[in-house]
Amino acid sequence: MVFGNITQLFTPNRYGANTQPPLPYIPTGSSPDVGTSSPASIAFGNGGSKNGGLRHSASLQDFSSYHAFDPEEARETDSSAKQWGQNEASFSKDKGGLPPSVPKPSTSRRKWIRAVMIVTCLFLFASLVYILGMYVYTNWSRGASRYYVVFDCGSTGTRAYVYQASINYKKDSSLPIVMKSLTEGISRKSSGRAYDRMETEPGFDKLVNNRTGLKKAIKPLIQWAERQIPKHAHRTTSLFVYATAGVRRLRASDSSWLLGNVWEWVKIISGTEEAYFGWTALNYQTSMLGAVPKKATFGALDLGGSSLQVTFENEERAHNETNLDLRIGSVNHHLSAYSLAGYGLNDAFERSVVQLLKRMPNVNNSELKHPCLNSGYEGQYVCSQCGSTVKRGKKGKSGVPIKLIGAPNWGECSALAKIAPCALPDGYPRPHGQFYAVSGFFVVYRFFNLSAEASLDDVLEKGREFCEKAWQVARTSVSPQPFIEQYCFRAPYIVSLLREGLYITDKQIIIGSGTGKALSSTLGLKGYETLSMKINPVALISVLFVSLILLLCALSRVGNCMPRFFRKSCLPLFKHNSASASSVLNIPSPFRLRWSHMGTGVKPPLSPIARSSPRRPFSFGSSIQLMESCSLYSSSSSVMHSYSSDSLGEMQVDNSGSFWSSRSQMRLQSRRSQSREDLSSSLAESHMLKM
Ligand SMILES: Nc1nc2c(ncn2[C@@H]2O[C@H](COP(=O)(O)OP(=O)(O)OP(=O)(O)O)[C@@H](O)[C@H]2O)c(=O)[nH]1
Ligand SMILES: [Ca+2]
Repeated sequence: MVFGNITQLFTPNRYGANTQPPLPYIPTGSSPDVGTSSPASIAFGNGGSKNGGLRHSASLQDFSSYHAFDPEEARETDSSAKQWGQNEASFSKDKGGLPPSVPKPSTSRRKWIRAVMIVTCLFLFASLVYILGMYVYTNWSRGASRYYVVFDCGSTGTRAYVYQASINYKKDSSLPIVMKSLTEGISRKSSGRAYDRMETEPGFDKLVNNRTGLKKAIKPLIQWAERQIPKHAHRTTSLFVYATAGVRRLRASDSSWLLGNVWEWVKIISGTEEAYFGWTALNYQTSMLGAVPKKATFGALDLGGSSLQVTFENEERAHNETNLDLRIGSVNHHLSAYSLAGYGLNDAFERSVVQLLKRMPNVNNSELKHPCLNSGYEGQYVCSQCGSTVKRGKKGKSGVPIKLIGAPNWGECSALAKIAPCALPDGYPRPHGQFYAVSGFFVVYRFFNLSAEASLDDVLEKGREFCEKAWQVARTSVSPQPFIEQYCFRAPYIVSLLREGLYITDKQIIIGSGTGKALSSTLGLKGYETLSMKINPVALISVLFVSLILLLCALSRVGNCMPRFFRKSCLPLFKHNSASASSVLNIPSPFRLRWSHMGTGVKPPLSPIARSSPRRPFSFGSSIQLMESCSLYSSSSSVMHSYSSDSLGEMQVDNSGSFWSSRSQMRLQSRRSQSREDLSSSLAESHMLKM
């Protein structure tokens, strides 16, 4: 219907191409002054009377029966009208010419407006079709999905990740699977937390022989994961529990207790597996994997609490212990992948404590001054690597309790940070190429509020400033978060680790959270996450449809050239409203749509491998939420315009024909196509007349 009307715009008028647009509406009981002629000879469509008289009751509903002025009919009625008397006027003889007082809208302007309207309609129609298609595709593909749950049991905590795997239909990718991270219900943690993820603390390695603690660590994660997955898919969902460095470094008896008490699925993955999972996850997130033609992948530097994973593409095959060849999609990758135990942030700090203890052999283990702790700091520290025989603390806690005292000295602290295991083991391939530095690197940059552009020297500068503060000041200078006291050490540590340990320069690294998004200015990061929100596609479609109708109404008031079909749909909106102009003009019609790409915002784990499938890693995707930012208002002046035309009709229709002096009515009628300002002044005039 809509498009029928639009094509009507292009079909020649039934009176021939050159006849003019329809005459303005002149209702019953009025004797408008058409020049000196009377309207008597104006013929109306089926609702009109053939005896030359105007219809006795015209209402806005009948507006639709109104049709273009027909000169042939006019001639007929004209001749019959002559029998009534001479004062009946008749239109000028020219066929179909508009009464002289009605200005002819410029045809080029009308053509432009029609073209704009058609393009707008086609665009909105195409958008509707696309959104509907996406909605159907998303729901359809959801039906063919498998779900996987991965527990990343790190040394500082256990995190749960839920993935929805579906077949990859994208033409430009050779990856067989698309993975989407499901993150519903993850409440944004305090600003001190670097990642919004489902996590319980402490890590498994602190829960050996502690069944209650282990249950507390796992149960909330299982319950959250169940809520992410549709009930029908629970029985086909696979759960993988991967423990990393924290558990790797445990004694065999302790790690087997954990394996026996958690799940038969629990698996302690090797450092190489942890490295390669992280690399795969990162390069999927950054769309480097499966691309055809092959894209250069990023190296991954994943700094944990206990270990550091280094993974990068390396055509040199020298060190076979760290070589890893894999095929993802249709692309082969030759990797060097290794994990350096004890290089993690927490373990490195612990090594600094061990180193200090070694320097002061006769100091009693109860107190130790540390040059990387702020002045005024005192705190209990459990050192698991300190004693030759590790003493059992309370509740199975292992380690030697030591009281650490802040004795800040930046030079000594920097030197100490260099000694913590920094150098690469012999024979290990030196990293080369571009790297994403994630996890611990990201957390340190974020702690010091550094942007991705910051250099390693900026990190040292921030670290020195932080170390010089008294503990009471330093502690409150950042939002509450774990390990605040260790960041004076962490700053020089990550710089030494990258420069002297891995021989990596500033230009080679991009600091990222690991979700594939580089660290941008924190504001941008926050703004980005808050913008992404879900919208119900049905709501979106109905909003789009309503905005289409209102847009056409607005255009119709502007162009006055809309097909009758649309005018009619606008008129009734105001037809019965005899209230004051203000209540009609305040019809609210703001529409807000937002456009944003929803990143997972959640640190992906070391990507899982499907146990049943060949050892091929899954990869991760993120979902695009369709929301566009525009605000669409029907302009009050256009409502003003349609209201006044309605009021014209209404005042005329409610038997106030006598009220209108014929001249003013025709003038107002004829001015319908003039500017709205004129019209509103005419409206004001007419009100005054009424008074
Ligand atoms: N301030 C702060 N530190 C964090 C946060 N998340 C992690 N960290 C620290 O960053 C370091 C690395 O954290 P993770 O990557 O989670 O370490 P992990 O996976 O538990 O350790 P591994 O078992 O070695 O992989 C740890 O020392 C944490 O203390 C956070 O949200 N805020
Ligand atoms: Ca980790």
